[in-house]
Amino acid sequence: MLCSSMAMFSACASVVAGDLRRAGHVITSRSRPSHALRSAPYMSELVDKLLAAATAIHQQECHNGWLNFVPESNAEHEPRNFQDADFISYSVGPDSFAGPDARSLRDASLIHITREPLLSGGEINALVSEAGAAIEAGARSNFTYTRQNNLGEVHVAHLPVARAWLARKLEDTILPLLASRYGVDRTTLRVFDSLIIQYNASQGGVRQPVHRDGSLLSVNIALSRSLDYTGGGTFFEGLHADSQHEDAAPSAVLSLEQGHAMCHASGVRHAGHRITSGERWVLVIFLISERNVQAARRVAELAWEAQAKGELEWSATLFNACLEMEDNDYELYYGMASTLAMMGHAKDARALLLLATQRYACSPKVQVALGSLLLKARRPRAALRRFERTLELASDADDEEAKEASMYAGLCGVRLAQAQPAYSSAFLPQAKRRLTQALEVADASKRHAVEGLLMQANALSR
Ligand SMILES: O=C(O)CCC(=O)C(=O)O
Ligand SMILES: [Fe+2]
Repeated sequence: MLCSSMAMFSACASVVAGDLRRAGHVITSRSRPSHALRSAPYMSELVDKLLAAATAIHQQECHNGWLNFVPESNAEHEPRNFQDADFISYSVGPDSFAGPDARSLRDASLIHITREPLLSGGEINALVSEAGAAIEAGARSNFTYTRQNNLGEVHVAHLPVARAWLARKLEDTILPLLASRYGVDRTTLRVFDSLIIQYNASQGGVRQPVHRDGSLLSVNIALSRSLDYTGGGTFFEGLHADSQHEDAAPSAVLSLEQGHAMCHASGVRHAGHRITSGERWVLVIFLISERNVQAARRVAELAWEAQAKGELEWSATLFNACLEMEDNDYELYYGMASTLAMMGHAKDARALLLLATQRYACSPKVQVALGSLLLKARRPRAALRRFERTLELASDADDEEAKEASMYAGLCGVRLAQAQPAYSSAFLPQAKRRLTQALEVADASKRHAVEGLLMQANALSR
């Protein structure tokens, strides 16, 4: 989910930091490779200003959440009292895997699934029929994943019946559940957004890319019966990595029965996993807390936006500010590395990506970025290892990282065979497999390059 208040934040932060931005960037770092690591006299001033901007946006979001879902206590239903025994819980690894706000949550890396349904059949039917009618009538959320992935998706705030229902359900069920799992004060939680999503195999709306949600805590409730679709469930990066751990999950995908709920820190990377037939409906609720501004997350979003606009020095400065706020989140290192790579500082970028992998070894996007830089540095053997690791970690062959990794793994194999013809039999069969795989998922713009590589691989094996 992308933060819909990005544009507003961007404008606000640019205004407060405009003078600093013109003063020219300085990259500092605590852990830190060497690129231009000058001291930054204005860095703490910048951090203060960014904090103030983040706080203003956060307050606005909390206020909107309050207005959209006015808490309504229900005289007939006391808030539920949840116990550990009400859940099956899984860990994605150390708490730092749960993103830059992990420290504000108890057991941030745990994903909890209720043992019993939280919603009745009547509640589910009402939600699906109201959302279905709105989708039929052309309503859509404004999130990028929806458009790119052909999903049906509507904001609960736009559905009058569902909205009133959720305001009640939050009070007696959802907020007590989250408070019991993550040690947060339920009176401080506000809905940042809530969506009803329809995956539909016949319309090609089958999955999401792996992502973090732009909130603090996320809740996911299954509205479909598991027999209504095949595949599906929610993929969690890192979930299956530590299979010796007592909380280890049976696979990287968790599936819910109808009406059951799952919650996780929004910073744990996850995705709606590919369905192969049928329809899968889910209700998702994204919550923020009055007590946590989530400044590092918000400033990182701004840094990515600056990078996309080509404002690389400003992007590096902003990532730097994020690292001043929170230095344990791998994604901040990854972000800084990608901006530095675009600025031509490949060596520093590689060093930062290595730091990212030390903090979080299960990210395909870090592995593929490292592979690409190694390939550019003419180290195809080391690059190949990173591309192969990317493919092990990716959630789906259609993930951008997997597409890139299969093509570049093939390219590395071809380069290695060209450099050492005597050993070509060691590299070429695998290279051809990877290139064939790449061809299956390649976008039109890449097909020609992949076909060319495959021809080279075939010529070399003769
Ligand atoms: O469909 C799912 O299981 C995940 C949904 C989700 O992650 C989202 O909408 O942000
Ligand atoms: Fe999500």
